[in-house]
Amino acid sequence: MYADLCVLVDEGVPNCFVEEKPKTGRVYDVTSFLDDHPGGDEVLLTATGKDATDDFEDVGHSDDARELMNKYFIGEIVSSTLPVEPKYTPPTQATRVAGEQGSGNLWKILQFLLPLLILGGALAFRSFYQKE
Ligand code: HEM
Repeated sequence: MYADLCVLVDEGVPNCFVEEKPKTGRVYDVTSFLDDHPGGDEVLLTATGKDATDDFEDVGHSDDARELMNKYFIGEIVSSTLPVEPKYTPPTQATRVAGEQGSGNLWKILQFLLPLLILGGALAFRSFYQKE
C-alpha cells in the first residue's frame, strides 16, 4: 500500500531539503513498521518524504529504538539526484526603479499634455469657424 514510504532520520548529521546545509541523510523505509510503531502510524506518515530528524529526536527515542532503525535502513541520499530548487532573487531597488522610469515618465508627460492638446485643438477649431 505504501510502497515507497520513506522516513528520513539522521542523528546530528545535516539532512536533506534544508537549503543551507549539505544534502545528506539516511533513508528508512518504514512501510512494514507502520502497524508496529509504538508511537502509531500517524506520526510516521506525517514525517514521510521529508527530513524527520527533529521529530525523531524530540520524542527522545530509546537506544532500542535506534537499534531497531537499522532494520528499516535502505540507503543514503545521493545529493546529485535531488531536484534543484529554483531560487527566487527579488529585483534590486536600482533595477526596479530603472525599469519603471522609462515608461513611467513618458506616461506622466502624456497624461499632462494630452488634455492640453485636445483643448488647444478645440479652441483653434472654434476660433477658425467663428471668423467665417
Ligand atoms: C525507523 C524509524 C523509527 C523507529 C525504529 C521508531 C521506533 C520507536 C520505538 C521503539 C518506540 C517506543 C519508545 C522507545 O523505545 O523509544 C517509539 C515511540 C515513538 N515514536 Fe518512533 N520510531 C521511528 C520513527 C519515528 C518518527 C519519525 C517519529 C515522529 C515523527 C516517531 C515518533 C514516536 C512517538 C511519538 C513515540 C511515542 C513516544 C511515547 O509515547 O513515549 N518515531 N518509536
